[in-house]
Amino acid sequence: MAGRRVVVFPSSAELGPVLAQLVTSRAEKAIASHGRFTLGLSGGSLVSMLGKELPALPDLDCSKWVVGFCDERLVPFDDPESTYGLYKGQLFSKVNIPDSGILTIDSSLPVNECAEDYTRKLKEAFPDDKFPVFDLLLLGMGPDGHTCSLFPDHPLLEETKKIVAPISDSPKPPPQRVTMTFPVVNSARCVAFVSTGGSKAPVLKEVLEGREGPAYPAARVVPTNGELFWLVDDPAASSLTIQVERLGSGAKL
Ligand SMILES: O=C(O)[C@H](O)[C@@H](O)[C@H](O)[C@H](O)COP(=O)(O)O
Repeated sequence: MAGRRVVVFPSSAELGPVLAQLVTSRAEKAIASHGRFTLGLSGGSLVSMLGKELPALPDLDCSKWVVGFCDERLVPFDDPESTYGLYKGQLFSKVNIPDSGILTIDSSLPVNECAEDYTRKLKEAFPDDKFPVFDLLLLGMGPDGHTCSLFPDHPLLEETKKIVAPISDSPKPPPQRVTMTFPVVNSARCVAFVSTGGSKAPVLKEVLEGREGPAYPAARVVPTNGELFWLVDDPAASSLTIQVERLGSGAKL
C-alpha cells in the first residue's frame, strides 16, 4: 500500500470540495497516463455530496470517464433504493459522462445472473486486467463496519476469485444486491472512504485503530499498490487517538 492518510475536516461542508478535488486530480492523472478515468461509486451520503460538488466545478469534463458501482441494490432503476437511479437524478443528469461510460447492472435479472452480467461488463471494460484496476473507488462505511455490500461475518469476505458477487441475504435492506469483491477493491490505484457523523465514531475507531476479534470489512480495504484515504469529519473522528491530518475546504489531496 502507498500509505494510509486519515484526513479530518471540521464538517462535511469542508470535506465535500476536497473530495471533488481528489476526484478531478485523479481523473487528470489517469487521463494523462492511460486516456480514461475509471471511477467506482458507492451509495449512501456520497450520492448527494458528489451531486452537489462535481457539477459546481467550472470546466468539468467527464467525457473520458468510465463509471461503475462498488455495489448496487437489485431493484428497478426508478425505485428510490436504486443507487444508479439516485446518481442519475443527482449527478449523471448534470455532467457529461457518456451513457456508454456508465456501467449499470441489469436489474431485470435474478441476483446470480445479475452478478454474472455485471462481471461480464467489467471484464469488457477492463480487458487487460485479471481483476479490474479502477483509478479511484469511493466507499462508504456503515455503522456495522460494512463497505460495498461486504457485511461483517459474511462468507463473501473470503471471496478470492470472483470480480462481482451476488448477495441475497444482506442484513441491510434491500436483501438482494451485487457487490465488488475485496480482490477488486484492493486492486484499485486509489480508494477513498468518506465517513461523516457521530454515529460512525465507535466503528471508525475500531476500524482505524484495530480491534479484538475479526477485522471489520472496512478494515480489510488495504489496496495492494494503491493509495488509501479516509476522509472524515470531526464528529466521526471524535474517538480517534491515532495521528490524523486536519484540513479545510481548500486542501488538495
Ligand atoms: O448500500 C447501502 O445500503 C448503503 O449505500 C450503505 O452501504 C452506505 O453506503 C453506508 O451505510 C454508508 O452510509 P453513509 O454514506 O450515509 O455514511
